[in-house]
Amino acid sequence: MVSELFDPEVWEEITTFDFRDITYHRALDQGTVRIAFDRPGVRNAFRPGTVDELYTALDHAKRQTDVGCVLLTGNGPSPKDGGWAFCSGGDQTIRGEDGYQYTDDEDEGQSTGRLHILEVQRLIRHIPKPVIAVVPGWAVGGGHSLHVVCDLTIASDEHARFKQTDPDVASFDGGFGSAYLANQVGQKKAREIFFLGKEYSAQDAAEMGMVNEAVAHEQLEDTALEWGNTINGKSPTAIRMLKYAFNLDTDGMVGQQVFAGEATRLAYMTDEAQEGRDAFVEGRAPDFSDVPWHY
Ligand SMILES: CC(C)(COP(=O)(O)OP(=O)(O)OC[C@H]1O[C@@H](n2cnc3c(N)ncnc32)[C@H](O)[C@@H]1OP(=O)(O)O)[C@@H](O)C(=O)NCCC(=O)NCCSC(=O)CCC(=O)c1ccccc1C(=O)O
Repeated sequence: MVSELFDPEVWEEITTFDFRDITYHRALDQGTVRIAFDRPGVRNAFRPGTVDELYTALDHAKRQTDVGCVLLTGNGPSPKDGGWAFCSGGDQTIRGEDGYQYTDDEDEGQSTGRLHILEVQRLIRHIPKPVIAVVPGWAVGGGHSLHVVCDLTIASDEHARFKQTDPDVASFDGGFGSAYLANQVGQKKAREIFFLGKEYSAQDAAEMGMVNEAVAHEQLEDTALEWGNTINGKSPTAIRMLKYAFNLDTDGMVGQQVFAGEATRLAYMTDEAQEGRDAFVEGRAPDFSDVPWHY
């Protein structure tokens, strides 16, 4: 069993990879993929190998031109105690002095500590399609930050719990996890979340504006798939440009670069751009005389 909420009738496994800490599936009848943390016994805490796998799956999803939506979730429940989790952040048992350490069984030949969940955050931010956090249980620490950085969050009414423990374990996400969170819930609430480390339900989180909807636990993945289907029915170009437009003001010059890059792609598709290219290749002056000065 992948997860108690997982319906094997609607997904097929993507077998290109040999993942250990995550599962990766594609919906049978729509362009949505499901990436899930698969360490339910430790509330889906991530270790460096988990982060590598997550990055690989997200990058693969990015490159699928017939995929319009990514669901990011956590498998469960825990075989130990039945608890549910989206993700409880970095695995504290393998945290070293300079970051999270690859363990022997990961056999990566890596000696230095990693903090590359931040690379995953940036990929979620830049992937040209919506990423939906599907939260069946705890979203804590770096796991909380991951839901914050996703485009949308849907959460289990019964089991989802949101909490920032970063300062308890002497960690601090000073990027999207805190600053972007403040955009979502306001400065006072964001500071409360980090400074007091209180626990919030899905309803609390929805009222605060960091969760889009709290739904019945049993309906969580069905609802997420419906959202995916809705997104897949929209214009891919419009959704991509909108995501980058929403990112622009918080991402500064990088946001401008990403948005402008997509604008360049659209411009490349015009006769005008092709005339510019052809003129260079043919060694003649470009003729833009038929191109209107749009207003
Ligand atoms: C998540 C809890 C609130 C759940 O509580 P509860 O339901 O009572 O379950 P427990 O009995 O506590 O846990 C069950 C089981 O899981 C193990 N476990 C849980 N979380 C972790 C974890 N993060 N690492 C390792 N193991 C974990 C727990 O030990 C139990 O094991 P047993 O063997 O069964 O006893 C609660 O568990 C909890 O508070 N967990 C810790 C949350 C936490 O502090 N996470 C780390 C925050 S820091 C972080 O995520 C770093 C992220 C990062 O990489 C980063 C990088 C660069 C800049 C910034 C950051 C950043 O901070 O984000």
